[in-house]
Amino acid sequence: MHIDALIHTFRLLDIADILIVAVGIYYLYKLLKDTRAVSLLKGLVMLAILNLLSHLLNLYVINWILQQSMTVLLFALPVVFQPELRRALEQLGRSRIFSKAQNINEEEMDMAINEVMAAARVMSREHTGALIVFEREVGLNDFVDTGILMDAVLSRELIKNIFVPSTPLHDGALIIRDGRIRAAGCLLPLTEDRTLSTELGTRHRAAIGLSEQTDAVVVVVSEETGTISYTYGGHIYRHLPEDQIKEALRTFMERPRQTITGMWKWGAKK
Ligand SMILES: Nc1ncnc2c1ncn2[C@@H]1O[C@H](COP(=O)(O)OP(=O)(O)OP(=O)(O)O)[C@@H](O)[C@H]1O
Repeated sequence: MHIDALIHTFRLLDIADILIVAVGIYYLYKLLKDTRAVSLLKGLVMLAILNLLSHLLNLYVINWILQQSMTVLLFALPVVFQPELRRALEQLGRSRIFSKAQNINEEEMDMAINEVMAAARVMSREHTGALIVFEREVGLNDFVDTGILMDAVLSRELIKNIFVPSTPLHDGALIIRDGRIRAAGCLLPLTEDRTLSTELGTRHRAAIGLSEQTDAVVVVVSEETGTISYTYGGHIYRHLPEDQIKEALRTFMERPRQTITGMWKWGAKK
């Protein structure tokens, strides 16, 4: 009887409604996967189950305490999940509707990548530490503002010069926008990931931190080991051959649309 009524009142819009909610839950899961938010969510589910059990078994005091703690937790959630919420909003802002166009063609970007990698090669040999950020679709003005504005033509010589130890701009990151050096000496956010190897100091943690919060690609040269690594999407890619790093940079920078994961890829041309 109930099912009959349900079938008769079911509209096409209800399918869309269910699909949208399902897609929303799927992307929420993808967003929170591998973050500390998952453990918090598990804790919340446990609390909800205990709450239900205490209600069914008429355990009044326990039920009251659990309900009060659920209310407090609900208010605390935006504070605890601040980084994840920020990431979600930033991903939303990266949609095709809002994204900014790259003001540089593939050939110019290829030249920029070649210059960066040539400088990185020399700095790696000489054990000069460096942090080089390629801005993509998420604007990095917040970080540009923490450094010295340059707006200079990018060349391997200038990059090497910037990172010469004890010079005014060597501390911090260099940010590249549209194939030009936008700023140097910039402060990046450090990752809070506690699972990272203790070998990775603040330079590498800053590279990972920025890639967690934005879609930038960051090249890091280690002062200690001379290793060239890159970070993207909160992950660090280390001990790779140089041409593999170059290829990754080309993929990210010259074909940015194809590398944006998930939700916002649907409108891309095949
Ligand atoms: N938040 C930050 N933003 C930008 N640059 C930073 C930040 N924190 C540290 N750095 C840079 O990293 C340098 C310190 O690197 P540190 O030795 O701690 O890191 P590391 O990852 O072990 O790197 P290395 O392998 O080069 O020694 C600083 O002098 C500064 O240039």
